[in-house]
Amino acid sequence: MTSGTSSFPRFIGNYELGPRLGSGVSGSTFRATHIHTGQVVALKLQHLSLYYPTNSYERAVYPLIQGGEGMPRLWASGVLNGYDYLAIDLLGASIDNMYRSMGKGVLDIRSALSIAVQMIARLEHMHSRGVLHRDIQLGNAVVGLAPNDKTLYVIDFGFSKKYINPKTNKHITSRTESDFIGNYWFSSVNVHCRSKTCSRRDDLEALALMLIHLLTPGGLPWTRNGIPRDDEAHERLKREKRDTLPEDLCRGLPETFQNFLHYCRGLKFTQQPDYQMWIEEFRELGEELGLEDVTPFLWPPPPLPAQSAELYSKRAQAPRASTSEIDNMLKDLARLNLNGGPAAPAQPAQPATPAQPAPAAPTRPVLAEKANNANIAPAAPTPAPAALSVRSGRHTKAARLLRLAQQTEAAVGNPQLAALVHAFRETLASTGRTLTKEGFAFLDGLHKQLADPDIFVFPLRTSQAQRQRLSRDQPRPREVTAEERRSRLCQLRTGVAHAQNNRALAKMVSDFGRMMDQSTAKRLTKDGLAFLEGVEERLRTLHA
Ligand SMILES: Nc1ncnc2c1ncn2[C@@H]1O[C@H](COP(=O)(O)OP(=O)(O)OP(=O)(O)O)[C@@H](O)[C@H]1O
Repeated sequence: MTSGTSSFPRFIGNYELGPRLGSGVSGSTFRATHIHTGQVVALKLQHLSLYYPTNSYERAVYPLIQGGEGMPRLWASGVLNGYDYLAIDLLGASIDNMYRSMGKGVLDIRSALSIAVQMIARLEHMHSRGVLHRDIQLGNAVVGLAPNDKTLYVIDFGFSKKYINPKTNKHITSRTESDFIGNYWFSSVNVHCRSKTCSRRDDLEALALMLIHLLTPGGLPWTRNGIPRDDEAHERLKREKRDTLPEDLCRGLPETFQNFLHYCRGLKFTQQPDYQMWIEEFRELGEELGLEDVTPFLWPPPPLPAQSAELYSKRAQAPRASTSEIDNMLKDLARLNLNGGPAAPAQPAQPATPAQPAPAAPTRPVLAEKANNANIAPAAPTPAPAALSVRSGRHTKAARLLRLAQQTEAAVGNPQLAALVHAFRETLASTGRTLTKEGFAFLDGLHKQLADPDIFVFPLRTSQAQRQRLSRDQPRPREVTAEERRSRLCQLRTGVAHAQNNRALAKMVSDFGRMMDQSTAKRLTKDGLAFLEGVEERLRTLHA
């Protein structure tokens, strides 16, 4: 007996097959009902003759991840009538379906933030159980059915793998892989273009790329020609993925996305990502945009409040300013008459990141056909709408901060410094809380004034050139985790009210600046802003 619509049987054990929910390379998934209990499930079927029998892998993965939020429950599995079957929770539409149904070729920021927050949490759970997903993509993130319709679930563990060796209890080792396992669009540069072994960092990078794709009109550049049909097209795709700078990918988006991608790419093979820090970063970005808790996934997306849309375009970062643009800007500022004070030291413009090294020898993508779900119809590339207004917004922020830095160097007395700290907080609150290099220049000026205006103090921010030098000469300084940042900021914000003198305040400003320098997340949290408010208040009462 068959299910009517296909050559699949009508029954698998006690399950009666209903309509087909979807198909992939390795089989088909049906809505099915248990004939005794009436329970409705999703039944994933694979014929035993299949070339890629992923159900047998999934069967081994499900028990490891059970119990976490957004992890589908496995109700039954086995082999019957020549089919390998998995009976799992019936779930709703995938992000892919929803994104396509909008027909806009770009997702709203609230939905993207919600996906970020929930999917990072899903990966944290899987990784905490020693399992990598290895196929993060739009079709593998789905919403639950009511009452769980605000929760995102991860599906399709056919490529999943343990990264902790159960015998040695140690992290797997990195090597050059001969087969590519993953998907064309979102697999990380290291896995896809350099044939490196996948680890936790690569699941996160795939998520970062997926988010950037969703928010970019026309999608990621290498997705616009569709699935590569031959080796040459595949090599071209890999080259484009490898060579496109995060700055270019994230143009027109709030800086958090670029920072996240940089962070993922900066992780070491065995390093545990700071999941909570990034959940917090994306939640806070939502707050900054005036959105209420972005965690629940709401579909269809509620209309973005007008003020959020305006803030979004302000938060979106400008195209990278060229060296000459920055030089000119600094010269303009130097010409300004700022209480007759000296000009702030000009920060050299950041050189463009050098091109990545040549790719590893091309390998045949044995399982890359699984990327079918990632075959998003190419949309006409349209320029990011925010780009122009953003350019001036970003320069306004940079110019305002640099001006404040100059005024701080020229300030006389604590009341003036208090007013400048106030203006600094206000500027960050209205133009974006990310501490840019101009923000660090302000902290340098403040630190110097509080310590001793006549002595030289080292800049709080490590420049790109210093970073490169340091990484050649000595091991990278350890990242400050979200937890450490929270507890140190807590100490600073409570301690600031008791600072005995300007030198004590200088020490706190320096601690604060150095900690921000060592955090990948450069956006000031509420605690960070509260600390600055504390500095301002203390300066009003403290006589230098
Ligand atoms: N639990 C579920 N509830 C509802 N629909 C589901 C469920 N699991 C899978 N589907 C649907 O079936 C499709 C295929 O499922 P899945 O991705 O698990 O199979 P696959 O053969 O591994 O696919 P692919 O080759 O595309 O990775 C999904 O895109 C989705 O539309």
